[in-house]
Amino acid sequence: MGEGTGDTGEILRRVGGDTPLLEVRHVIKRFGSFAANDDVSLKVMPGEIHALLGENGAGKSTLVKIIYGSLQPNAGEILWKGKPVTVASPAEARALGVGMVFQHFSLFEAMTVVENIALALPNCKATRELADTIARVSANYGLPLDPNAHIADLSVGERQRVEIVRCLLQNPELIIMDEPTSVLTPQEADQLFVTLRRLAEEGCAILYISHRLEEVRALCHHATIMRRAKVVAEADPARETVNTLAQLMVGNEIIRVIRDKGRLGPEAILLKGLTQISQEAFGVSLQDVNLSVRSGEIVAIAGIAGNGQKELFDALSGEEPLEKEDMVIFAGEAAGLMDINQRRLLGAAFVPEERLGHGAVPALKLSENVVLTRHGTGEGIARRGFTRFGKAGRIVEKVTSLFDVRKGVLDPEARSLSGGNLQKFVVGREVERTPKILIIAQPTWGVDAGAAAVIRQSLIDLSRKGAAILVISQDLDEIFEIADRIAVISRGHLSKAEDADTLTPEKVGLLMAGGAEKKGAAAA
Ligand SMILES: Nc1ncnc2c1ncn2[C@@H]1O[C@H](COP(=O)(O)OP(=O)(O)OP(=O)(O)O)[C@@H](O)[C@H]1O
Repeated sequence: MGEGTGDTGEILRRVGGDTPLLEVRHVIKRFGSFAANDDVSLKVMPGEIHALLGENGAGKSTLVKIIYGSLQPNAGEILWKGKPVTVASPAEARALGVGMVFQHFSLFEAMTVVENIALALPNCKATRELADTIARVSANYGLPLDPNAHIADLSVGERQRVEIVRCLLQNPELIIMDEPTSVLTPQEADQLFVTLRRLAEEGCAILYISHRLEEVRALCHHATIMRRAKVVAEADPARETVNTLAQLMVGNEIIRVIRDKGRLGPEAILLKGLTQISQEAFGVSLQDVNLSVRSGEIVAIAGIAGNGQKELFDALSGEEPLEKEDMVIFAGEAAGLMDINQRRLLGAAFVPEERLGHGAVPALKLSENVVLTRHGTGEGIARRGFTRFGKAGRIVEKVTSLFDVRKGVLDPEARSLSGGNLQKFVVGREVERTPKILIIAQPTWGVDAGAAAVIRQSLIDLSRKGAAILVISQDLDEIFEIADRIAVISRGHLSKAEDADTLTPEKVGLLMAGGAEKKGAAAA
């Protein structure tokens, strides 16, 4: 049990208050006729780390957006330090003392870290002084950042650090965190917990959304659990087990992922001396990457964010053309100079880590997103110059039912899905094609425990049907649950893929961390 675990009474005595810092009373939020929050009430005490739990689409993000002023409720009340308030905008929320770290990043890609942070602070310019403050605060909280780096050159994990540091610089009394650890390594997450416990001891409250129930048990003092837009339970996470918490969330048992041995077929993915010098100022160059994945197996690439995962995905998906065509061979064909559609024609499918924007176009309907990825792949979506939207709609229905994608209307815009439901849709859309080759980054990022098990099982089943699957993931639990072999990427170098049964999470974690130390030393 973590050192921050204790009962709420003790926290109250420590920070000396009995009025909730935040109270939400009977909030209702509708989108059209669909209620995303239905009579939701919640209290957060000063200095309390309060978990907000619930399956994908339960209404957690909607609720925190209301608290942060980016959505307005249809009914209900918000009290701040006992007084009713109207939070008309995020600026008003920040003025009250509410900060937020988003699940979907809200940073401007073409700007630097310091420029982005300056934008969020009232009357602030991107000065050298601010850059120094960012460097100091980020180092102090164990979230190292280069203030002058461009956001576009940062990995997802590093972008999240920017969001967290930006929030800390606003001196908030309540920080809302929407799945902050989903892109962090175990070591980074541990460091974040130290930070959060320190903030809580100083009296800052944290409203913490996470699907990682083990960390909720270790970190959080109290939990409010939502299901289908309503609050269904409250709990002291330390007194629950991961299973009882999961059952409160989803209302039934979680499936167990079963990994039997697959029958190996021919080599389907071959990387031969894959070298790609990054043109980005803070990019990572891929250095002589060699790997082979056979039909029927799952190979996972573990690594700390920012060690070449993005560059490797881009090289495999055709986003970045390579120097030589035989650096990437798919199903026996040299694919290094092909674009993404030509690679799809060889039977390959791709799921990038950024599902909104990269994996799906936010303003397009789900069926239109299906058309985009299948147009020109010879799967019958386009015929004689006509697009068959009816067929795309049927694919949406099938994926929705197989992967339990929860949505308010039949064919919504991608951006209206909850984060986890969009992830289920993007993964399901590609798995449904039964590709021969699947390259997938962070398959269960932001997905609840039940859905994560469904996605992981679907990957195992796909590989056992003969697909070669390359998973890029930071989640060691996930890697050990599904991978047959594991390699570690560090500063653009890939280690030899070893049999998962001969490795332990500690050993892989050390390989990952060793790379990070070298990276830090090189940067220093
Ligand atoms: N702008 C919108 N228009 C229509 N429906 C929406 C909109 N925003 C959210 N919803 C719907 O409201 C429901 C709740 O979504 P919300 O994002 O609050 O869930 P969540 O609990 O945060 O899920 P996750 O864990 O997947 O992030 C979902 O079914 C979602 O499709």
